[in-house]
Amino acid sequence: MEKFMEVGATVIQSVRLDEEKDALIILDQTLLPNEKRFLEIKKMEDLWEAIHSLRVRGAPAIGIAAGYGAYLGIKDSAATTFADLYEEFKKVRDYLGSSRPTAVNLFWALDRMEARLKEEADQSVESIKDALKSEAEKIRMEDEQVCEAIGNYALSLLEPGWGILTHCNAGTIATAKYGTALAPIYLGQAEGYDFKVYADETRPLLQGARLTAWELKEAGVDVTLICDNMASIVMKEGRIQAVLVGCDRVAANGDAANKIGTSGVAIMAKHYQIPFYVCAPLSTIDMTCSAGEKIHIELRSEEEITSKWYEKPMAPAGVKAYNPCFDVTDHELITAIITEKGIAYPPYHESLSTMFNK
Ligand SMILES: CSC[C@@H](O)[C@@H](O)C(=O)COP(=O)(O)O
Repeated sequence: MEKFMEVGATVIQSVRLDEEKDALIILDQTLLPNEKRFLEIKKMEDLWEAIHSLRVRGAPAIGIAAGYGAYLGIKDSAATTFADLYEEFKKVRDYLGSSRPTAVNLFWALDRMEARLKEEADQSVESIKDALKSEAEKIRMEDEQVCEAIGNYALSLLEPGWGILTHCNAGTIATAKYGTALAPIYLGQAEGYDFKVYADETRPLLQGARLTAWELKEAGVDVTLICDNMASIVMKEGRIQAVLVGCDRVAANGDAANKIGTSGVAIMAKHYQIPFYVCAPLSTIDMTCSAGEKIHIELRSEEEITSKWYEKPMAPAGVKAYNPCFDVTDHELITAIITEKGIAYPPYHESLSTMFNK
């Protein structure tokens, strides 16, 4: 943790519970890099909207928000029995679970909250509520340790001075701290690794330009922004020695869903013989999903392609647009999947299963 502070990184909690205000405090990531504004969220409708609109985003941060949301959703319940409280919890669970479909952390966190609620079935309603609050806090605190462990494993694969390409934002604001794909960058910086990071802008919502470039620059990391279609040239020019990305759901065979454009980067990395690493907490690995084609890919509004972020529309009025938010990188393109329990190599079904038993 100190290492992270030493490098001057933006130690910013993108999601936290404010007990005095009885609210979830969320950094509105849609306003970055121009404005650092925190939202106070008390109503489930507002949390649903914040997840859906990507005010809070990135698989682990969505999971953390959902954990707190499950608590806030029942905190003021007038239920006097476990059964009544559970009925209310199920409504909150289903509602929050409908906010985005791809990142499995959302469902993982809600399932974990539900399991805790059931464990406490013979306790009073008030102590069940307390237990849910502490479970949500545990999810957030564990994520910090998980990200640090991923960062250390990933760092063991990298050499000082390397050029690293990343896509979307899998950094500190997408998690409790450190990020997944950006964790080795921060940890390496403290050790003098002097990485040169290339951040794909990541159309259409520009998480690479708005968020990754912002948080790395704030931390004093050498970061260069490129358009998505420049990844090939920087690889060909020998500027990239490794690709590091996060993910939203990894299937049991190692296929990994991440922000749209990731699979194209993996195809290019294979062409240029550059290692392609996916950083994945176990909470993002879905062993119940056998292969990538089973992963639900979120479709978002056409307006995100045609006009969002621009003063004037960037496309003719009424043109059709297709806006899948994620794509699936075939496991054959992935050099290794880096988890908090170690580095998984192909065949992934076997190596990922081992991670769960450590
Ligand atoms: C550690 S975050 C990993 C992924 O969630 C991230 O790479 C990503 O694809 C996020 O998509 P987003 O649509 O911004 O939530």
